[in-house]
Amino acid sequence: MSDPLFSVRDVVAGYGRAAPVLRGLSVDVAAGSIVCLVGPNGAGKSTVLKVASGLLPPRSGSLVLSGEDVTRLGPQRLLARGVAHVLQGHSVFPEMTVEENVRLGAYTVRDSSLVASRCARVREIFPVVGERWRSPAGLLSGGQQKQVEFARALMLEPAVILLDEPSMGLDPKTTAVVFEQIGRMRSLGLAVLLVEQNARRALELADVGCVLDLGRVHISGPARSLLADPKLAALYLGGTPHPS
Ligand SMILES: Nc1ncnc2c1ncn2[C@@H]1O[C@H](COP(=O)(O)OP(=O)(O)OP(=O)(O)O)[C@@H](O)[C@H]1O
Repeated sequence: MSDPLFSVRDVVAGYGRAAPVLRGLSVDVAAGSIVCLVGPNGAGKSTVLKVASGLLPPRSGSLVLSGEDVTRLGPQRLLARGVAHVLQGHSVFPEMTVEENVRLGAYTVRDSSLVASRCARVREIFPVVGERWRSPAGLLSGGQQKQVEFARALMLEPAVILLDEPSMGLDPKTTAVVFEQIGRMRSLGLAVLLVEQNARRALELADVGCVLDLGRVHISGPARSLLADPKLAALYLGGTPHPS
């Protein structure tokens, strides 16, 4: 992989006084690439994203962004420095319009012409967001709402985007559209760290796959190699590899 833009290094993290969920976990993400975390339920995939966005301070280990230690910045400053987190489930405000939801992503930006140009940009990246701009967000389908969340996350022009189960609750056709948009974010140069239950499809999209086990990255490598590994397929991907 080319030099990582963002790294989670040797992180030990957990909740309250309980035993740590992550026990020395490391993962690197390069600009313009997608790294996918897979693993059984409860393995700690969402916890990695919470640490990466600053929501959960690690007990030890570090976060490095563009060569700089950003471990103790906390979620607001990490966001301002370019690390955006799209949480699991739906987070649009249903009574507000799509435009209002998207603009919330830039509430810290005071320059209204800059906000306007970013709105124009995300409407172009996510055409459905542009088409439904004045509709109450609650009227949109699940896949369309997910794209509103992506658009909102891009309003601060992040360098890194953390995506937690973006296909949750979506049918296969809608999932394909959402995955296409994740590919679009990669082509815009973002470093994408993706957690997906739909591990096989996510690995088909990703450049690198990491299998989590016992709070560490158990296996990592080119996503295609993981997909082709029959043992991994049986353990984590629900069956034997598809013939190519
Ligand atoms: N807020 C919390 N407080 C206490 N324990 C938590 C909290 N969030 C997660 N955990 C625990 O941390 C462990 C890892 O959870 P996490 O959500 O990171 O796993 P995951 O791999 O994303 O799983 P899933 O695929 O089920 O979402 C689990 O045992 C879970 O119960």
